[in-house]
Amino acid sequence: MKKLCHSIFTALALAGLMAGASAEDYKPRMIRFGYGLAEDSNQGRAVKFFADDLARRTGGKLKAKGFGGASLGNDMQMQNALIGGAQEMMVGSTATLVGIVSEFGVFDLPFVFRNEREADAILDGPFGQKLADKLQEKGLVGLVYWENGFRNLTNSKRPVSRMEDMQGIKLRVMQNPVYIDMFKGFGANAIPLPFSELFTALETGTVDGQENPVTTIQSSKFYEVQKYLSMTKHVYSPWIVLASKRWWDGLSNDERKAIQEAAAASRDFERKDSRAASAKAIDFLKSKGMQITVVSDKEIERMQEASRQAMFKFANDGHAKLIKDLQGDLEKLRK
Ligand SMILES: O=C(O)C(=O)C[C@H](O)[C@H](O)CO
Repeated sequence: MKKLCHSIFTALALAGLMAGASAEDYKPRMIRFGYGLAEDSNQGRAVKFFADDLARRTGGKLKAKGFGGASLGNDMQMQNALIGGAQEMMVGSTATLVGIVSEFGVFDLPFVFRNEREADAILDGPFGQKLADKLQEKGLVGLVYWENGFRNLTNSKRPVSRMEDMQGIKLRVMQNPVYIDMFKGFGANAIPLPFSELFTALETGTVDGQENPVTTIQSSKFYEVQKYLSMTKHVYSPWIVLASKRWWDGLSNDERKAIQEAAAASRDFERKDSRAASAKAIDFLKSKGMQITVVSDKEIERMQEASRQAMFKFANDGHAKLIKDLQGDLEKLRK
């Protein structure tokens, strides 16, 4: 008797739960979620986490499918697909958004963030939100920021411990004026290229080097075509999870709420996963034969000095107040 009551009670509870999930206004939807890195990367793992979390929240109604390796196009192509409503979601670099919202270039300025804690506070705070909100009028919805990480320099020519060692190195940079100015300021020959073309460009020698976080150097197998890694940590790079505004405006409030909650959960997962992977990556890259150079604090100071030109240019391009606001928020954090 007791057993029968228990199973009736459980069934009722389950029905209640299902009724709960189905009470919400979720329609069966397929979400194409594009990204540029490999499936086995911090980006790919977080997209899978998001998809599983969203399915759980919506009783399997909202199904997100990850498309990695730039299979839906490079970051800029995917941004345009979202704006046109031909794709629902993506994650990509804020650096490739400067053609749409130039203010995002502030996150590309060198040596701004001292650590991940500062980056999280600024990105998840009013400053990061203010920039994300500017995407709405451009047809994009900025949901959350994930961590790409602190960028370091690799090349196939020589160890780089001083700026002078960059002389004449054909260095691939993102399609972004701050990066072009910064590396020209360091003495390198900066060549902007989409990420999706980078491995081949390194393999064929079209470029000699590139700069990315150690997690990307590992997941994109750059160690197969690059011998030297210099720990410059010259920029903290965020990723941003985006949705198509055209698609977003057609969703119910419940669906938007579920996607925002899954996005927030995926952010926390991604940062934790990314930092764990980053801590292990250097030993992995060493084991793959890469020669690691730790750049001295004195040299980092010289690089900071040399990159002021890029900062001034960005300020003169109408962003002086934006830089001041960011520096103000950082000072508050450092008190
Ligand atoms: O292009 C780079 O170097 C990047 O850091 C870009 C990102 O990783 C990009 O999102 C990959 O598509």
